Order: sequence, then C-alpha cells, then structure tokens
Amino acid sequence: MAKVAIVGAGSWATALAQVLAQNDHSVVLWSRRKELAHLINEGENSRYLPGIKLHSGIAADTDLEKVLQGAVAVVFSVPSHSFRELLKSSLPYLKDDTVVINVAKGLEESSLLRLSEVFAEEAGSVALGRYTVLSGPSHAEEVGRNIPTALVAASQEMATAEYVQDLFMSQDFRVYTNPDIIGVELGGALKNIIALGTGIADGLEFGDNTKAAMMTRGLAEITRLGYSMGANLLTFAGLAGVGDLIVTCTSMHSRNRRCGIEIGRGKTLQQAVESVQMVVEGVRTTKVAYQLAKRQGVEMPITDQTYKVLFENLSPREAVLNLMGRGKKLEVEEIMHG
Ligand SMILES: NC(=O)C1=CN([C@@H]2O[C@H](COP(=O)(O)OP(=O)(O)OC[C@H]3O[C@@H](n4cnc5c(N)ncnc54)[C@H](O)[C@@H]3O)[C@@H](O)[C@H]2O)C=CC1
Ligand SMILES: O=C(CO)COP(=O)(O)O
Repeated sequence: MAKVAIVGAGSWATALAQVLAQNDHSVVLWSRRKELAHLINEGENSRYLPGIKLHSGIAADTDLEKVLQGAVAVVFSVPSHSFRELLKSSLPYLKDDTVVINVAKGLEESSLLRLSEVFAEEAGSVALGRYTVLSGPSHAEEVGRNIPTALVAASQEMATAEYVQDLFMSQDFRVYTNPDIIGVELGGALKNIIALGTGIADGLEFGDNTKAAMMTRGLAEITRLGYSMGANLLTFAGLAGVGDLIVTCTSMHSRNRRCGIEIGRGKTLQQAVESVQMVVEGVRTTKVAYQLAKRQGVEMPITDQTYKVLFENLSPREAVLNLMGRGKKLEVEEIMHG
C-alpha cells in the first residue's frame, strides 16, 4: 500500500481519491479549509461531491507538510490559476523521485504557459521526467459512482506515464499513455472554450446541428493551435481531444457548458460563473487562447467570438451571426495551414 497525496479537495480531487483508495492506496487530501477537511474525514465531501460515501482509506488535512510527507506520488487537483503557488509551497516537502501528477485543465494566464512549463520553471527541467498530466473525458460525478471511464496519462518519460497508469488503472478506470504532453495539455484546456461556446448556443436554444458544428469546428481550431505549438495531430483524435470535447459539450455535469448556457440565457459572466459554484476554467483559458492564437498566427474563430461575448459585451446572438457569416473556407487543408 503506497501513500498518495492530493493537493486540493474539490470534486475531481475527491473522485480521484476514491479511485486510488479502491486500488488499495492510502490517500490524504490537502484542503485549504478546515471545515472541508472535517467533512471528508466524516466520510462525505458534501460540498463538492455530495452523495458519495468515501472509502475508509481516504483522509484529509490542512497541514501541507503532513499531507506530502512520505507520499510516493502527489496529484495536483486545484484550479490552474493556483497551481504555481501551491507547487512552490509543496516542492520543499517532495522527494526528488516523487511523481507529480497534474489534473488541472488550464493554462497560466499571466505567462500563457502550459502547466508542465510552469512546473519546469519551478522544479527545473530535469524534474519534468517525473511529471505527468492525467486528462480525458471524466466528470467527477460519474467517476465517484464507478461509471466506466477512460483517460490518458502523458509524460516526457514513458516510464512515469506507465507508473501513473498502474497507480490509477482499475476495472472502472482505464488509463492509456501518450508521450505527447503538449497535445494532452492543450486538448484538455482548450476544450473548455468550446464547451462555453456550445453552452451559449444551447442557452440560445439552437439545436443539435449547431452543437455538432461548434464541436467539429472547435476541434479544428484546437488542432490548428496545438499543431502550431508542437503537438501531435493524432492526440486531438484521442481521449484528451475529441473525447473530452464530446463529454464537456454534451453533459449537464460540465461546469463550462453550464456557465455558457447561463450566458446564452442572458446572465452576465459573473452571474453565470457564480451559479456554477465550482471552478470554470474556460473563462481564463479563453483569454489565454485568444492571445496564443495571435502569437502563433492561427485563426480561432470560435475562441475569438467567445472572447468577445465574455469580455467585450458582444451579444451571443451576434456572435453566432459572425461565425456563420465568415468567408468561404476549405474544410480540411486549413487545419494545418490556418
Ligand atoms: N470536476 C471534474 O469533473 C474535473 C475537473 N478537472 C480539473 O480539475 C481541476 C479542479 O477542478 P474541480 O475539482 O472541478 O474544482 P472544484 O471547484 O470542485 O474544486 C477546486 C478546489 O480547489 C480549491 N482551491 C481553489 N483555489 C485555491 C487556491 N488558490 N488555493 C488552494 N485551493 C484552492 C477549492 O477550495 C476546491 O477545494 C480543474 O482544473 C478542472 O478543470 C479535470 C477533470 C474532471
Ligand atoms: O474536464 C472536465 C471533464 O472531462 C471537467 O470540466 P467541465 O466540468 O467543464 O466538463
């Protein structure tokens, strides 16, 4: 039985703790708030994952040093905007060979960096070999109920990705490996923008045709940006690409889609984010991708219009008209050439 630490105690952290504990690992979650740690220690995270009776191998604490001490692996399951700060606080307590797993789906707003790049800045590029991203179509509400789910673990070092695969793999939780850390990180982060966009279209009461068009063309622009940044095109045909796009654009569990629906129905961004009560990563990611698209010289029309709706008061209906009114395009070639 190995000790695995999880930094964060939200919905995804709690669901992953269940998976690990069911695999006979001893799991300790770090929570900022005492009340949340108390709830978890009482057997249910009723704030973030209500209705799931937690495994007896799960505990929670607010003392970061105690949580990390002796852990063979640490999972960071906090919003992307708090990753750097929590990584910095954690590094003094990690051993050189502790495997670091990040499950956040976002990019750093101030630097436009992927989170593995943030890790390399703080821990050194040599340490990247023990860093893994775990991503793919996976809502905490379903994983917590042992609904069959498939994910992908990506690392520069395949032995590390395989270690993470072994740590999590179970009959309900299937993990693939992929050496393309860039593609897996970008797929997971950028799909949230498309979820906001399709949510907005749903809020406007457009139909399935619109949703399918947004998802397909959304994948095209994710692929275009990813390719320009060095990702493997095929990663976007996998779990962290089209797989996650499907789940997030169609599920009522999706925080980003629900936020988009509320905006489409007329709520302000702030009201919509507050109504979700959990992190809506796509809001910050839209800002980052909007700038990355300019930097990389690629077209991201859905991201562009979503940005304008979120931050420039463009009406959702006008955004749809703008997308439909674009000039004529070839479907396939422009994925690689913009
Ligand atoms: N919920 C899900 O089904 C999935 C979520 N993810 C990703 O996992 C990450 C975490 O998401 P959720 O668990 O859904 O979020 P959540 O909103 O349920 O929980 C976030 C947790 O982080 C804590 N937190 C927030 N800011 C913090 C800070 N500055 N310092 C310390 N703690 C802080 C919150 O108190 C809470 O415990 C996100 O990047 C999300 O995209 C990935 C896959 C599935
Ligand atoms: O990434 C996730 C599921 O794979 C969680 O984000 P959403 O809740 O917005 O779908």
